[in-house]
Amino acid sequence: MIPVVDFTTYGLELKREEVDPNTLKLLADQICDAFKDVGFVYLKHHGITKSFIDNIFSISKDFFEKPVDVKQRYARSLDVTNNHGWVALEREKLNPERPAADLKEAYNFQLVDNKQSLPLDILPDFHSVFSGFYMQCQELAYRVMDLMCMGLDINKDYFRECHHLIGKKGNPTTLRSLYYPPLTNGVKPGQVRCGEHSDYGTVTLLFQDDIGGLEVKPSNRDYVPAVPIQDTVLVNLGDLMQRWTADQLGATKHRVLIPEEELKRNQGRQSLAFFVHPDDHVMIECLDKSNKYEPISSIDYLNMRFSVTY
Ligand SMILES: O=C(O)CCC(=O)C(=O)O
Ligand SMILES: [Fe+2]
Repeated sequence: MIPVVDFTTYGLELKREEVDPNTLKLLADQICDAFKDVGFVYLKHHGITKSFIDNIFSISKDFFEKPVDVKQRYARSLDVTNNHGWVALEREKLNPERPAADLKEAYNFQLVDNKQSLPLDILPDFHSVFSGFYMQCQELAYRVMDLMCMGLDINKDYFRECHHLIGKKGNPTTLRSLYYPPLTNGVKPGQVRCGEHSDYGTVTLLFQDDIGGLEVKPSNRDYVPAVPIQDTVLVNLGDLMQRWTADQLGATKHRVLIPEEELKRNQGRQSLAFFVHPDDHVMIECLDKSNKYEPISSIDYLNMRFSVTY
C-alpha cells in the first residue's frame, strides 16, 4: 500500500556534488507519485547512520523513564510559540474530537534557543546525540525536497531556498522524540496513543521502533497500517505543502491506536519525527498561481495550528 522506494542514488553516503542530477528523475517521480497517491513513502538506503538512530532512541528512553518531577524541569513552556522541551503525558490531543487526550509524551528539540530545556545535568550526551541526528535529518529533508522540485517541475533549488534557515533562528523545524508508555494504568474510553491528524509543515521524516500501531488514511480509503520496516524512514507531507501545491500533493491523516495484543500494550513504543517547516517569513502562495488558498506566512500558519493543539 505505502510504497517502499530505494533512495540509494541520492543517499547521504553520496556527496551532493558527485551526484548526476540526470540520474535522479526516476527517484523524483517515484516520490512524487507516492505523495499524490497515499501521501506517505518509505525510503530505504537513505544513508542516515544506524548508530545515530540507535543512540537517539536509547538516550530518549533514558530520559522518558525518569520520574515526572525530574522531566518537569525540562518542560515545554506554556507560551505556544516556544516549541522546546518535554511535553507531558495527556498534554496534547491531536484529534480535538476525541474525548480524551493522547497517551504519549514527547521531547521537542530545536538546534537553537534550547539551553533552558536541555537535561544535560542528568544526560550529558543529550545535546550531541540530538543535534547530530537533527543535522542528518536536515540533509535528508533537503534531498527529498530537491526531488520534489524535480517531480513538480519547479526551480530545482526553490524549496532549499525557502528552508535555508533550518537549524537556525528564523526556522521552526523541530525534531520530536515520542514515547508511548506501557499501558499498565488503563485507557479511557475513546483514548488513543496519537489522535487522527495530518502534520502541519512541509515534510516529516518518521522513524519508528518495531512495536507498530501507526495507521494512515489514504483518501477515499480506510486506515491502513504503516508497519515498521527495518532501516527505513517514512516520509509524509504536511498541510502546508498541500496548501502550497494547491492540493496537487496531499497531506494524509494518520494516527497511532492502542495495540490489541496484551503483550504489546504492556510495552512502550518509541518514534522520532523530524517536522520540516519553511523559514518564518516565507510567504506560502499557491505554486500554480491559482490562488486557491490565500497567501500566509509560514510562521503565522504554524502558530495558528499550535493554538488549536495546546
Ligand atoms: O509515533 C508515530 O508513529 C506518529 C507520530 C505522529 O504522527 C506525530 O507526532 O505527528
Ligand atoms: Fe503526525
